[in-house]
Order: sequence, then C-alpha cells, then structure tokens
Amino acid sequence: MAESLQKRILDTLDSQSTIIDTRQLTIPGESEPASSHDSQIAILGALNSLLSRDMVTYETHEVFSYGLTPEGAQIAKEGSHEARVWSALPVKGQGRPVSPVELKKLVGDETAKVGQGRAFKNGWIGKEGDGLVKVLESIKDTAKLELQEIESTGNLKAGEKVLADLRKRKLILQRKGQWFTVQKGSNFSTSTAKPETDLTADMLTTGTWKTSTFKRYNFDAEGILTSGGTLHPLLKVREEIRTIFLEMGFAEMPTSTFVESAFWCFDALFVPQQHPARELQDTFYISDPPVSLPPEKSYYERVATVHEKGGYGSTGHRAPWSEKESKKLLLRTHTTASSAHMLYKLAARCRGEEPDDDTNEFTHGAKPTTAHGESHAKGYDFRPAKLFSIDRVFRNETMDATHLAEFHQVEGVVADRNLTLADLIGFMRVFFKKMGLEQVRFKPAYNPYTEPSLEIFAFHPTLQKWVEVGNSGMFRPEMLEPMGFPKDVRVHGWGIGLERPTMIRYGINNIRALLGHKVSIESVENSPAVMF
Ligand SMILES: N[C@@H](Cc1ccccc1)C(=O)O
Repeated sequence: MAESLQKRILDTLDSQSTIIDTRQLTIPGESEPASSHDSQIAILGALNSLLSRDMVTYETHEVFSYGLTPEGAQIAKEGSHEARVWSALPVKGQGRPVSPVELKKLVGDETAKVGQGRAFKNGWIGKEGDGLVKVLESIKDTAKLELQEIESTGNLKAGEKVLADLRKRKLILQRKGQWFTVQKGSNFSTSTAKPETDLTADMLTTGTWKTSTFKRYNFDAEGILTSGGTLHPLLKVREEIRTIFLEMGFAEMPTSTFVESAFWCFDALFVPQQHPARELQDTFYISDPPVSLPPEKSYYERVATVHEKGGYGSTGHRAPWSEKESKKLLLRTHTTASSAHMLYKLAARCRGEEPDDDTNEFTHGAKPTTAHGESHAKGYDFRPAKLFSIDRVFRNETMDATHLAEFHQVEGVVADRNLTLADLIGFMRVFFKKMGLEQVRFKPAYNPYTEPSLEIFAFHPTLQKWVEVGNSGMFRPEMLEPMGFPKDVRVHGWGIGLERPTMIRYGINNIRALLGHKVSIESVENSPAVMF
C-alpha cells in the first residue's frame, strides 16, 4: 500500500508535473479522491519518504476538517434515533400500534427517548389510540446522510450552520487537517525502487553502483546510546582520600615506579639486609633485568656504613653489608620506597645541592628554616613538606578472601623541624576524623624504619567495633641523616590500605571481587559515609 501510494504520487507528477491539491488524488484501491483526514496522513507518510530521497518537494496547507464522535459514527452506520424509531413502527392503519413501553424494548431507552420527540417534530410519526404509528411511508434521514458525508470527506457541503448544530449535539468534532501541494524533486523518477544503503563489493565488481540510487545520510538521526563507563570503587575511595590530603595541604608524590631496587625499598629505610620481609616468600624479585642502577655514590656509602658500622649516634646492625642484595630489583612491597626517594630529594638543599623541580612544588614555597647552631653538611636550607601517595604495592602472599598479591597503600609523610610523637598522634586524629572515624587509639608497634612506631585503631560506627586502620611512626635517624637531613628535622609517616575502607564502604566481603571483573556492588548512596 505505502509503495503503491508513492508510485501513484510519482506517476501523477510524471503526467501533470504538479499535484496542486493532494485531496484530489485517488489512493490505489479506492474509487473516491483521498479527501479524508486518514488519507492525507497516509499521503504525508509517502511524501516524507519520497522527500528523503529528493524525489519530490511539497508544501503543507492547513484546513479544518471534521470527524465523527462515537455517537456520530453509530448514527452514520445505523441511522438517527428518530429514523430508528420511525422504522420500528407500523404504517398507520396497517398494523397494531406500538406502545411507548414496547418501543423502548424495540430500540432501547435512549433512542426511544430522543428519537420519539424528533420524529414527532419532523411529522414522521403519530399517535393511534395509546400507541405510535408511521405517518409517512418514506423519510429522508438527513442526519445520517450528513454524518456519512462528513465521515468520508471530512466536511459538509450543506455548510457552517448544520456543522455547528452537529457539533452542539456532540456528533462531530473539529480537527486540524492538512493537504499538500507536490512538485518533482531533484532526484525525480517514477521508480520507487528502494535506494541502496551500502556500497557493496558486488556493486563495484558488477558496475551497478553507477546506476544505483543511494540513500542519503541522515545527520539528524539520533545515534544509538552508548552505555557510559563508571569509576571503579577503588578509584572513588582514592579520590575521597586524595581530597582529604589536599584539604590538609599535602602534595601528591609521583609513585608510578612499581619496580624498585632493594636499596630504596629496604636499605634506605634501614631495614636490615637479613630481615625476613626481604625473603622470596614475601617479596617478588625481578629476574630480567636483575640489577638496578646504583644510587648516588656518597649516599650509598653513608647508607652502607650506617647498616654495617652505625653512625649518627646509632650502633647500626653490625651485620655484613652486601652490595648485591642492595642492587636487586623487586616489585615494591610498600609505597614507603617512593617516600624514601622523595625524602632524599627533599634533603638536597640540606646537602647543599640544587633541589630538582619536584621538591619545589612539594614544599609549596614554604620558607626555609635555619639551624640552631647546627652545622650539618654544607648548608642548612630545609623547607617543611607534607607529601602523600596512593598507589599499588606487591607482596608474595598466599591469596584468600582478604589478601591479594597486589593491593594499594595510602601513605602520608610530614617533614619539619622538631616534630614529636605528639604531632603524629594529633595529626592522625584530624586525618581519621575527616574519614568519619572520631575515636582513635594507638598501640606501640615495631617497624624497622620507624621508632617509635604506632598501630592505629579506630572505633567503627557502622561495624560497632574497634578495627585496625593503619600503621605509623617517626622515621629513624639512621634513615634520615644519611639522606642529609639535620638532626632536628624529623619526619613522621603513616600508611593505610585502600582496599579495606573500600570493601567496608561498598559491602564487599571478598577482596577478589574488587580486582576481578564480575562484581556487583551496592551503590554509594546507600552506604554510610564512613570508611575502614
Ligand atoms: N610502610 C608501612 C606503613 C608506614 C608508612 C610510613 C611510616 C610508618 C609505617 C606499611 O607497609 O605498613
């Protein structure tokens, strides 16, 4: 039907070049011109399809037309109430008159009520005794004819007054209609063959592409919606923690180096070369390349000496020092390796060297502090710094629901003159409060590179119990002084995991769900704003 209508439009245009009024067009399969509302809608569909191929152009004209209400449609089909009353009655003198009660049964209450009055008024029926009879032998049911005309043409020749009356009787409705004037388009042809949507290899080899018509791109069509990506829970929590650090005036350390040397991961931190954490079952070593580039020579020597023989007021480990052990490459076991790197850079000024750009940025242009009768290295130009990092670390652990061989650490270090343990504790309280943990407790602990060291516990308001949340301490002089820091510069640091707060926050109880791919996770909105 749609196809043949398009064809009819094209053929008509071919013979008369313009279709002035589409209401004059006859639709295939119909004998009367297409003046009805529905026909014009069908024509509009055909025109738009032809327009998209530039086969026609058209202008739209608006008209008001009329349509039937359900009641109007019933009358157009079955006749008016008065006509139905009339036909239910016998002709006068030729049968038994029908009583009003009988009439109701014959034509229904409504028709009997409305129709009787009108039929009397028209002079179609009359009384005979107590009953009703036909007065005229034949009648003209004008209402039915008028409604039938409106149904098929959308209008009425009889004119406005009748239309107004039918509207008042709620038999017809006015509706906005359209008709069209159609001209040939730039691609006019009488063929309705569907335009090609793709240029195929076949068309190229057979040469049919030369004569084919191609569908134009529709740049107004809306594209298919792509489902957008979303941040991983670890990234979301990382962003929250990063914000806390930034609010507290911290600068982020560059920590992209997963592969570190044993020197930076352990030696620089005064971790004894014989420490169990360095063993194969705890640390992943790299076999290719197997050794690292050496650190700056004099620093390396100071570190080797403090381990082997001591210094800076320390007796050292008094154990043999192996250069080979120090050069080993490994996957860093903690981000404190990166912190050590940065602290070494930060100490450059104290060593009397030009600091590189990184450290300038980290100290936020803090004013240099001057020594109190301290004569260390060449100069004393130290600037306080607050640094943090959130990044991945690796440990050769047996994996289970709460342990993986790789995870993320959040680490902060603060370097300033004369810092004390009280500064560290005070700082922790502020930091964890910002994470939603108001109550914190500290327990003495041991780290090879901090003294004193503190484990941090917090009362978790959602879990309603004390949970271990981190590890912290004051970095040892054996670590800081070989870097070049004067004695009064103290550095405290702490580390927390990223996975644990994320798991609690998102109600995940298997850590593998966090780094695997098939995970269903509760929305953030439903979770408490407290981590750990
Ligand atoms: N590196 C420690 C955390 C820590 C960082 C800095 C100071 C003290 C402790 C850990 O892996 O748990």
